Amino acid sequence: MKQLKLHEIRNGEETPLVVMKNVSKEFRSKDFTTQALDSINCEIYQNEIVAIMGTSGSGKSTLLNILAALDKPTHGELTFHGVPMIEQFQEPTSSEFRRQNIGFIFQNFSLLDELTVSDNVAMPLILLNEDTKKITQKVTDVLAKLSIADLAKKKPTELSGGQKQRVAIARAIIANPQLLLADEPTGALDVNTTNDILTTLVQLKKLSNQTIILVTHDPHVSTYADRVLFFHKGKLVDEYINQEHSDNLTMIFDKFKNIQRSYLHV
Ligand SMILES: Nc1ncnc2c1ncn2[C@@H]1O[C@H](COP(=O)(O)OP(=O)(O)OP(=O)(O)O)[C@@H](O)[C@H]1O
Repeated sequence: MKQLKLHEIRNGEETPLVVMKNVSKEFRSKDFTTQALDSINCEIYQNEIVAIMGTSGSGKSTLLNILAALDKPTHGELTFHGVPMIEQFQEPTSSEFRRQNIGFIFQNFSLLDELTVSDNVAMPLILLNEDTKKITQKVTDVLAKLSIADLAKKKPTELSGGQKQRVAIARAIIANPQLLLADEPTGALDVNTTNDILTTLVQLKKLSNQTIILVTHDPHVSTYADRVLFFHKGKLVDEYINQEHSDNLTMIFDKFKNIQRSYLHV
């Protein structure tokens, strides 16, 4: 399969938010080495939604972990906003980097059941030691933005899956992160709720210039992205740019099927 060249989606007019150059990650144990990522070259631009698709074990989670500085690449270089990521892979800078720059959304929502919706959403700002009055105002604003103001006093156990994911999105964006990382954000939701959550993410991009990287197994989910990156055995093997007036779903489905086919036969 062909290895991609760097794709300059915006003709180099803009500094990418993230640049990865020959990023590799090996997990070594006593007996063997797993090449989780193999020489990834990629740029993520501000204000784009990028979907990451790939076969099981292709390195998607490893990639998210490296982007969030939860894991350090074995080789290669990353820059974030043009600044090389070096100390960001070491504590305490690593935690600080995440608090300042990264928002997370998970398939299982990862809300704290004993806290109210408001308190869950406030958590990133509490960790940033923000002033209590400011936190209250920001929580009010973000709940209104996501149309869940009426849920403020409820506990996560009282919410539907879609409502929980809206709360999780509110928590993820309250500190204005540069980058939102979403790991199968609609994996636990039905089709209508999936569309509703994806529309919300697209709105965040349009209204707040939010950059979003989401991992998904679902070609339908990928149609909401601007670009789809396909991973296989740790390599970035293909790319698709969603176009208006195109059958994006069929294109993405076919590309993913080709990769899965080669997975089964190699
Ligand atoms: N901490 C670790 N130690 C050893 N090997 C690991 C570790 N984390 C991941 N791997 C291996 O690295 C490879 C990539 O894993 P990764 O979890 O990134 O894949 P994935 O594409 O997210 O898979 P899935 O879709 O099944 O979640 C796999 O072979 C996996 O077994």
